[in-house]
Amino acid sequence: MKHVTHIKDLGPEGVEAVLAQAEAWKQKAPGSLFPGSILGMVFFNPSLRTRTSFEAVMLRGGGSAIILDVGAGVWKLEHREGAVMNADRAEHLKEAAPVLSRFVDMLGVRTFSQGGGDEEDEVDPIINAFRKWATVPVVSMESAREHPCQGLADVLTLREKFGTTKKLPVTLTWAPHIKPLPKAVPNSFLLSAAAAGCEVRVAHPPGFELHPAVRAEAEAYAKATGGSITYTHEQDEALAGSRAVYAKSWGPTAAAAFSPNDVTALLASYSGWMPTLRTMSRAAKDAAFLHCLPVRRNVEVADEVLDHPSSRVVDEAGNRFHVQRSLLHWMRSQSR
Ligand SMILES: NCCC[C@H](NC(=O)CCC(=O)O)C(=O)O
Ligand SMILES: NC(=O)OP(=O)(O)O
Repeated sequence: MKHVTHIKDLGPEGVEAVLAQAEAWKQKAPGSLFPGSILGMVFFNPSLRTRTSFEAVMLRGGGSAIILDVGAGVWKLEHREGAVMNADRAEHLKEAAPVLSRFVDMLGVRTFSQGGGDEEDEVDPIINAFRKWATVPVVSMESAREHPCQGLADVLTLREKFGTTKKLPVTLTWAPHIKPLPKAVPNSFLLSAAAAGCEVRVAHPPGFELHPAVRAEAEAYAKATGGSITYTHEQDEALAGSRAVYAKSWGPTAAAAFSPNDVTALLASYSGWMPTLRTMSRAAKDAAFLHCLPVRRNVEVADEVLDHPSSRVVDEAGNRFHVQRSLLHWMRSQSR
């Protein structure tokens, strides 16, 4: 049984296989890939793209999807072993995951960071509880540590524009927000771009470092694929010569050390990091702009960037369908 909840479940070879199949099927659609199969989708957090793209993959492949919103028509779920369940969580994943596995062929799970800090996100407790107790393959729809399907769609988008991602200079830049957001998306872009051999430059203000374990993993992929990774606190330095600018907001490294008011003030103090056309002018002439969406216009990214022809954000979201169709098929082939 093959779970894919983190890029390490694929490795650079798996990333390559899934992307190659996604590209091929984008050119020539396959026949019915999932006839009679059911994907169960468990959402602890909201979604527009992930929800519709996974369901579309199943419906267009001749299968179907059952969507559960935890806490909205479905019992709130406990994942901690040994928990005394005397609060609002009525059901434990020890039962819920194997029970759901009786009804569906695969399980997708979306569960953001619980806000317990980067160390807890590293452990990724909820998605790993599904891995432990489900008896069907589990696919991540974004968890605390990673959003692998987003990373795959990001790389496919780069590949389509530039032909290859080998040694492609790309900048992952931190962007401002009104609240501290999870690090799953920046982690996944870093890991996927490194696994695809990109020259990744990461720019963020001091205090927004990504977890050392994520950085070490990305470094290992870059080493294996001929890519490279550099980190800077100067956005302009990263942008010079970049062929793509990937903007994403994320919270401070030691989020737990700040009061909510302090975090808001800290985020506001870096409003100059919002990408504008001036930001894009520092990158290569043909640079593409990427963002996972949803994006808060004129807080995280200026209208003039999102509305500019260089913006690939809608194509990037559209590629979620293509990488997920390929990924679910790959997982099934690995499980047999
Ligand atoms: N799945 C894509 C991004 C999801 C999430 N964004 C958000 O929660 C945005 C919420 C807001 O803007 O209020 C994140 O950053 O990981
Ligand atoms: N990018 C992404 O995962 O979007 P949703 O949160 O809308 O699914």
